[in-house]
Amino acid sequence: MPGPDSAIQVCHLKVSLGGSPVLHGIDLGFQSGRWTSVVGPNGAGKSTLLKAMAGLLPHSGDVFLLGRSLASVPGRDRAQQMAWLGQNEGGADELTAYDVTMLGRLPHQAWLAAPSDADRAAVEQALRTTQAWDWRSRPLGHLSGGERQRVLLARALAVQADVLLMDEPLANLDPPHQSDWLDMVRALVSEGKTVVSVLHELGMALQADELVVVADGRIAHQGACVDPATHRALEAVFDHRVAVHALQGQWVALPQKSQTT
Ligand SMILES: Nc1ncnc2c1ncn2[C@@H]1O[C@H](COP(=O)(O)OP(=O)(O)OP(=O)(O)O)[C@@H](O)[C@H]1O
Repeated sequence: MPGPDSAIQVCHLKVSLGGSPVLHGIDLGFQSGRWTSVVGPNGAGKSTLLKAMAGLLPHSGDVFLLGRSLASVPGRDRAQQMAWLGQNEGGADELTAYDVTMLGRLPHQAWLAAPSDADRAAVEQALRTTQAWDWRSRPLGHLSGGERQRVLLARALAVQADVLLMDEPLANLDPPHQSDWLDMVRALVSEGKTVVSVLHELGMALQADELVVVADGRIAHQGACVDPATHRALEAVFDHRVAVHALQGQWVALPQKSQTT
């Protein structure tokens, strides 16, 4: 059962895809007001884990959101409490950036009701936060990969949820916008929000409070990003092809040459 500080608790979570087991009974907790990065090799099961936590995949076991079993939380409550940014999300290409972001307000709106002043304010704030306000009238399909990602990020922010799940949120973002994303996550966490992000950029992932290392559909490690044991687990899951070093007060993961070359 989840503790009082638990934003998400995952209990013996199993997922099969295409008839094959992908997640093999995962137990994991995410504390409120913390940022956790989920890392691991390609195909390890990171996206599957995040999707199952969002209630987007059939699974066995339990997921608790803010202390309540996900299965018992009405869809509208869930959509208000948990915002989702998926990987390579398609569709909605003909909608403007503004209207896409307004989709994030749907959980707050009555059926077929016009957007309220609060909805419009949330959308403007979200688009300004991701610096996408200037192209609010452009269709999503006309935007570059990075511009599109900033609109989808704005849609997730517009929900104003307590828990944000983001799968590869840095995809297509240039370094300044990656840095802005980092500032944004830190601001969200300082407001008490909980952020869980799947990241391939290990240097960025190590900026989080906690790291979850996934390998072969299991949790290889969960620990603080400053903990040397976490660094060793990260190096091990990538076959020691990366090494974690301290640089100017931050942790960085640098590529290592293969032993065989
Ligand atoms: N729809 C599906 N049907 C069958 N197998 C799937 C399906 N989706 C994913 N898989 C498999 O499940 C495993 C986990 O996939 P998942 O996308 O969760 O990995 P990941 O850790 O997020 O990988 P990546 O870093 O490459 O994004 C992979 O072996 C993948 O091939």
